[in-house]
Amino acid sequence: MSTSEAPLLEVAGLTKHFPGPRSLLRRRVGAVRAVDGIDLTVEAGESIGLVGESGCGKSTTGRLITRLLEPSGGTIRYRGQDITHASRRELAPIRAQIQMVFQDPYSSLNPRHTIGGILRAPLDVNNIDPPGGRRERVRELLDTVGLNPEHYNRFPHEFSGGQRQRIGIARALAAGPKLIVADEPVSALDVSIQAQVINLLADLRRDLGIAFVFIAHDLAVVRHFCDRVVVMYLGRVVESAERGALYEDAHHPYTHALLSAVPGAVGPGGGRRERIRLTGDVPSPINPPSGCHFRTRCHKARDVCATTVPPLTALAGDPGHRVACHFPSPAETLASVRG
Ligand SMILES: Nc1ncnc2c1ncn2[C@@H]1O[C@H](COP(=O)(O)OP(=O)(O)OP(=O)(O)O)[C@@H](O)[C@H]1O
Repeated sequence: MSTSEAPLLEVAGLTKHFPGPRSLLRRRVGAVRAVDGIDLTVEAGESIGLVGESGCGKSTTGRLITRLLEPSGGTIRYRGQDITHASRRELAPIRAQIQMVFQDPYSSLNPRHTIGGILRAPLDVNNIDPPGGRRERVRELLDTVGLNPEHYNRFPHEFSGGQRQRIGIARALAAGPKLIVADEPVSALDVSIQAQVINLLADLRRDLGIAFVFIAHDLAVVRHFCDRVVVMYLGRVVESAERGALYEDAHHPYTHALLSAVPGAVGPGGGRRERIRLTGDVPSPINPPSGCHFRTRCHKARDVCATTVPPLTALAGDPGHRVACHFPSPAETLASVRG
């Protein structure tokens, strides 16, 4: 395949196993299977939502894609080029194109550097010489994210959380990215500020044609921002679909549970969605359940769920909608399955 026909990002069988905790004898016990073989494709300009409870491996996936972490297995291709284990030098031109916005706008900005210095760094590192000069470009970036360009010489502590996140977004934009991985970009912000930052990201996406991998546990935010949604559970993808299909016609019991937890959630028929309470936490990725990882919390679980991993399979009527469940069903059949 020529690189021009290839998707912007193509991830196949991606895994990340961290060393397990140390035992009393200081030996490493097992491995933390944070990401356990996921496939993901992002087309240019597309926005993918990556959702799931805390500990499902969303952030680790984001850090693998941006190559802040070294994958344990699988492949990552950027515009057809295999960057899975690319060296620092090989990655340098690509790093400018794949950027990350972090959750915490307090810890992600160096408090000793001015805003101007923070935003100039990506230009310096990538040897980018904009026509009007780097200083002018930084002023432009501040303007683009809705901040006063006169704030060039100020320090991060002089800004509010929302403003700092705007600075984090400006830093991600500085080198002209094609893909931004935004890891819970608004969850640390005051609720009143969240919509403003989401709207800024949506404007940037529309105006600059940047693709997004948007990591969130808030499905309402994802619905507003994303074209496609990928649901993760314990290191694996359990369902992925176009936004409309996922919100109106989810088939995986875990997705049903996540959707039913959204305040004011409306079911496919327009009525109130039946609340499905998930008991307990996500199991430890050191010793995940056999077969389907979700089975220990699933009201539909049968013997086969413990013995066989359900493959991620396309629905007959919608090849873009894939579900990993032995007993998938749309929401309206839930009541009969549960009864
Ligand atoms: N450096 C690390 N060493 C060991 N385990 C790790 C490391 N980083 C993450 N983990 C573990 O990997 C699992 C997945 O973590 P990850 O942060 O990717 O999940 P998440 O879905 O993004 O959750 P959250 O929303 O809480 O960030 C968790 O069990 C976490 O404790």
